[in-house]
Amino acid sequence: MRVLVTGVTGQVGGALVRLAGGKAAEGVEIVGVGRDRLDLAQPGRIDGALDAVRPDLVINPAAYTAVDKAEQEPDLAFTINRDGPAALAAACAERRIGLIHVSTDYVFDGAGTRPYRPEDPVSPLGVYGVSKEAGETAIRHALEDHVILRTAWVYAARGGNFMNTMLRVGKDRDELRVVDDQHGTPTGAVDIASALLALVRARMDGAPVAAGTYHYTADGATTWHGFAEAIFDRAEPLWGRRPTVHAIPTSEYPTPARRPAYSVLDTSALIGALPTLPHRSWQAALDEVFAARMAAEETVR
Ligand SMILES: NC(=O)C1=CN([C@@H]2O[C@H](COP(=O)(O)OP(=O)(O)OC[C@H]3O[C@@H](n4cnc5c(N)ncnc54)[C@H](OP(=O)(O)O)[C@@H]3O)[C@@H](O)[C@H]2O)C=CC1
Ligand SMILES: Cc1cn([C@H]2C[C@H](O)[C@@H](COP(=O)(O)OP(=O)(O)O[C@H]3O[C@@H](C)C(=O)[C@@H](O)[C@H]3O)O2)c(=O)[nH]c1=O
Ligand SMILES: [Mg+2]
Repeated sequence: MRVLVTGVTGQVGGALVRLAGGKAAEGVEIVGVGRDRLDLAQPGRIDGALDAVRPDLVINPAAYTAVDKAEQEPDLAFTINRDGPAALAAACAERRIGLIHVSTDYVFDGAGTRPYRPEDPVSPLGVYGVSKEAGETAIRHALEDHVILRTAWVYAARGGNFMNTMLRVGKDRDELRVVDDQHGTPTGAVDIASALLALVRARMDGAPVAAGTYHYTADGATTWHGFAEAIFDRAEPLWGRRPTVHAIPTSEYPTPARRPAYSVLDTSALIGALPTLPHRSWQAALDEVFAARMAAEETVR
């Protein structure tokens, strides 16, 4: 099965291509493309991009992911997160192939008090979330054979993410201030890649999960403050010091985009539908990703 993966320069697309690197022999051929070969901001050219690869399945992790900047350039966010995926889904429908699309916990407003289920009503707070929700809706309308996989708080050894921000800033500063009233689940890009690969395998085995919307994150939950402390727990033995991380309310950290106060996702539907789905605690995943990040730093020096 030939699988076209978008956004290979990103955290999830990159992790998927690396994870599947040796899998060709198992019958999965991953063809990763960057925006030079498939540009979601050029919906009219997506047909041509698919013709060049002739995939049996498409996985779309590519997106406009700059949450605050999106407030300043909504048109671009909507083009990439809604119109691009809509065109991709239409192109898949024409070719009778499936699409696995990656979406976000930021489709929820965070007023909930228990983990969000896939069928819970969405009500995004900012342009990024609204544009991702619009992409989901467009895919549902254009293509029956789809899986929308919502995840959250993605980080990897390389890439623009909260872990790397904390490590950069925490190296120079003795005190940091991080919000402690936004709850969610940090999820390693490598874990999402494993979940995507499990979805592909189930499909190859003739036992695909039913089309629809699913949630996948690591197990457990914390706050951004809790995530920061966990990062410095791991950095401290290497650095011989740690910054003090003050827990603050969101009101003391103003940002252009509002973010959900609670966006923990209930992953039980996907776990139930796919017994082979790998999942582990967010802390266990952080151990691995943090170690990979430190190893990468070694090779840079
Ligand atoms: N990051 C997070 O915390 C979370 C992300 N998600 C979702 O998960 C998915 C993967 O996110 P993640 O890997 O972290 O994203 P990254 O920000 O790491 O990467 C985004 C990728 O999308 C590509 N891209 C951006 N614009 C276009 C375009 N016009 N055409 C083609 N490709 C484009 C980027 O390419 P380039 O390098 O050229 O810019 C890059 O490869 C996204 O759908 C995101 O909405 C969900 C929850 C949390
Ligand atoms: C850097 C920093 C951030 N914060 C706050 C700001 C914000 O409320 C929260 C997280 O900040 P970030 O900007 O790193 O994270 P953010 O860009 O909001 O991350 C989101 O990205 C998109 C793509 C998603 O889909 C979401 O799941 C989520 O991962 O932490 C602090 O309180 N102190 C700090 O020093
Ligand atoms: Mg960000």
